[in-house]
Amino acid sequence: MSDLVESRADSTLAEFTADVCRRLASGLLDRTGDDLRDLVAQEVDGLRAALSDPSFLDTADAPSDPPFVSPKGYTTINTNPVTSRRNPLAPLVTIEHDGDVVEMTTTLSLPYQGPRGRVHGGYAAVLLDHVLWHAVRSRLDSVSFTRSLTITYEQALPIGTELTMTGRVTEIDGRKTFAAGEIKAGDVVCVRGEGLWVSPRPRT
Ligand SMILES: CCCCCCCC/C=C\CCCCCCCC(=O)SCCNC(=O)CCNC(=O)[C@H](O)C(C)(C)COP(=O)(O)OP(=O)(O)OC[C@H]1O[C@@H](n2cnc3c(N)ncnc32)[C@H](O)[C@@H]1OP(=O)(O)O
Repeated sequence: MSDLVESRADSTLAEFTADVCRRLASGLLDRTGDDLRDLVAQEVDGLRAALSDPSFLDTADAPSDPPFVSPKGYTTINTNPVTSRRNPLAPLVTIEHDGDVVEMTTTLSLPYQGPRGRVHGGYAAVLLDHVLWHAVRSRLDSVSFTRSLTITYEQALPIGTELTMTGRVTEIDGRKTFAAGEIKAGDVVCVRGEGLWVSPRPRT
């Protein structure tokens, strides 16, 4: 990462706005009538205050995803739908590398619900794809793309409970990298995933 392309205050405002969108997205699904109106009014007031008085956000955390100019000279915004704090579709996640193992945590709210109380299976696959991609990326110099991903749903994956995703590389064979991992709720393995990541053929 090199030069930033907007002020810290503007990046903070953008991430605050994304947080507002996340709270509204949840509120729209678990509130009705006056409760929903109260939430909307509160969030709109917060946005107005943040826009009119920049000191309103002085105590906010440092922005985690400020746009930057890449080494190749492009203005870059992290658009990632799992990790970007600036993308309201992304839940808030932590990612840590511990040797060859990548661990990611998050708690999913109602916008990610499939069956009542359970995470939508497709979103569980998104989380595993992402954590496994990080495990693969940490072992390679080159970019790689998910070629296949097999998901096994063993137990219900709960909404509103902290989830831990882990991923590790199991084999590297030329352009092919195999990885496997799981999602746990507490000590219970709820979802397993394994897949293949392939680096594009070098240009000849
Ligand atoms: C400074 C750097 C900082 C980095 C960090 C920045 C932070 C940014 C954060 C985040 C960024 C992104 C986060 C992403 C996260 C999730 C990843 C995704 O969502 S990826 C998108 C979805 N996937 C695609 O769009 C791929 C679509 N597919 C393709 O483009 C091609 O298929 C491609 C390039 C992957 C491979 O194509 P081919 O034509 O080169 O090769 P083929 O025919 O597929 O086969 C390759 C080998 O694999 C075997 N193979 C294929 N399928 C297999 C299978 N199911 N099992 C076993 N082998 C298989 C084949 O037999 C072949 O093997 P033999 O080379 O002959 O030995």
